[in-house]
Amino acid sequence: NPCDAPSPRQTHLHTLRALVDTNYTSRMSDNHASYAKIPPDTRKVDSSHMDSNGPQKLAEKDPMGSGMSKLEALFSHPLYNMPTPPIHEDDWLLKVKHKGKALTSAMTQPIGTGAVTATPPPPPPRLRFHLGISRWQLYPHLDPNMASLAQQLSTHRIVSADVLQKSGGTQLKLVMSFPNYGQAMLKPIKQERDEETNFNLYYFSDFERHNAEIAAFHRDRVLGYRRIPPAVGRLVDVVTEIKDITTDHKLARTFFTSPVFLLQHAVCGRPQNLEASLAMMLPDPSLATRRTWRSPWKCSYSRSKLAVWEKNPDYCDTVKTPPYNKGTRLVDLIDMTILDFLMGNMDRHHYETFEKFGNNTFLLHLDNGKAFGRHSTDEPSILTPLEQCCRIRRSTLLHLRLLSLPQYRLSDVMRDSLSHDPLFSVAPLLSALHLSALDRRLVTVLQTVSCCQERQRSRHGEGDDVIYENVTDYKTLVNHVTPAR
Ligand SMILES: Nc1ncnc2c1ncn2[C@@H]1O[C@H](COP(=O)(O)OP(=O)(O)OP(=O)(O)O)[C@@H](O)[C@H]1O
Ligand SMILES: [Mn+2]
Repeated sequence: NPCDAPSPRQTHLHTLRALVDTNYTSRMSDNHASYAKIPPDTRKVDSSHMDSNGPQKLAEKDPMGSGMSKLEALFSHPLYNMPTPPIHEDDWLLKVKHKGKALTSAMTQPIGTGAVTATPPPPPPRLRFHLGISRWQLYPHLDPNMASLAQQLSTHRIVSADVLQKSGGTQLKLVMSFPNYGQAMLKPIKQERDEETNFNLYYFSDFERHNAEIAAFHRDRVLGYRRIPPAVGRLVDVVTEIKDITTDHKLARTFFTSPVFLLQHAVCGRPQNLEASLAMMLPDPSLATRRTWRSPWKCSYSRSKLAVWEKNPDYCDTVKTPPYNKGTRLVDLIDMTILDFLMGNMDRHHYETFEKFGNNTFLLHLDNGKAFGRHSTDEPSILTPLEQCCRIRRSTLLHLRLLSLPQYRLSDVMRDSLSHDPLFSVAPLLSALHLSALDRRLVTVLQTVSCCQERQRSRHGEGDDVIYENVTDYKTLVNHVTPAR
């Protein structure tokens, strides 16, 4: 280009980066009010909570009395709004090239017209999501883009449906494409909300549940992790939105008109509308390679053999070799363990990271379909990494304690959060029994941490080795997060 003007795309991308900058979130206009419809005056950190006005101050505050839902109150708590350091260029997953001068209106003016071109159209939510992925999280807290993204996933026209090509995958998954090139992974309904996974079924033969994928996304966000791609529910027309548009002949051939109302194991549209989860696809691996890691506490996936960690109580010591002996990898894994225990997910055989960030990055929690299978029992083995390593991030512990307080009760904020999903109008995504199981399991996690601290205290009179300190001014925060009783 003789004028060396930046291509419109480059400048556009530069503007996009500004849009996904975390600071931008708090400046977003209200018409982009996010999922939780946070009132503008509560979005910013309420610094009055930060000074130590006595331990009970926040606990006494009645979020309902202030007109906020429990979820809104939770998300405006200082713990969720701690200042974060600026994100360096290398800490973004996707690089935005910007060279040369900014685009001026004269450059963008169409030749031959006197009209001044309007500012470029807002970037599609999918692109904003991808550009907002950083070394530390998939999206920022209170990201206004989440609402637009959910809206697109649940309403945009589906232009193609293809079977996810992956060797070894156990159950039907479709990659749905939208007109703006966005893609989502579809998992169909397999089990009614109230049904419990059969006790005679081995965990590895369990179904994947569409509502588990959706609830896991909400669960992860409520915990303040933001490591699960956004997933929403949608009623999909199996004929017009899958059968008629797929170019996959094998998939098309699997359609049949059922002679009975419901066939066991078939994926059924009843009669035509299929409940499904649509999870936003991460950037294509050609743009952002991912690394897959085997979980050191992987289940044996055998009916007769025990895994090594089940036989050796000191197993954690053997795990503390690279990458688990440095940085945050071990506490990241324990964060994942806690998430999985709360939702009863035994199927965490692997996790992934973005290769670009090396070992110093968050863990992606993909594939949550086998969570929320049982509400009447808990699966203690899922907590083994926490029990054996006795290590937890300070921030995670503070979040868990907050969620155990009546005014932010985990089950209540989850119910609130899930009521924003489009499938809520069909039926609540999690039954009351699954919601109350979350509260019960949260108590177990907090007890496990207390036991660890007591054990360590009895050994060397301290007990602080349990906490991985990542909150510098936690002493002011902790006043407002009274321990669960
Ligand atoms: N949102 C996403 N974006 C991009 N890729 C994804 C996403 N979710 C899952 N994947 C990829 O697709 C693969 C298959 O998905 P998933 O693990 O849900 O299938 P699965 O059949 O349950 O696999 P398995 O039987 O091995 O547990 C994952 O390993 C992951 O690499
Ligand atoms: Mn799976």
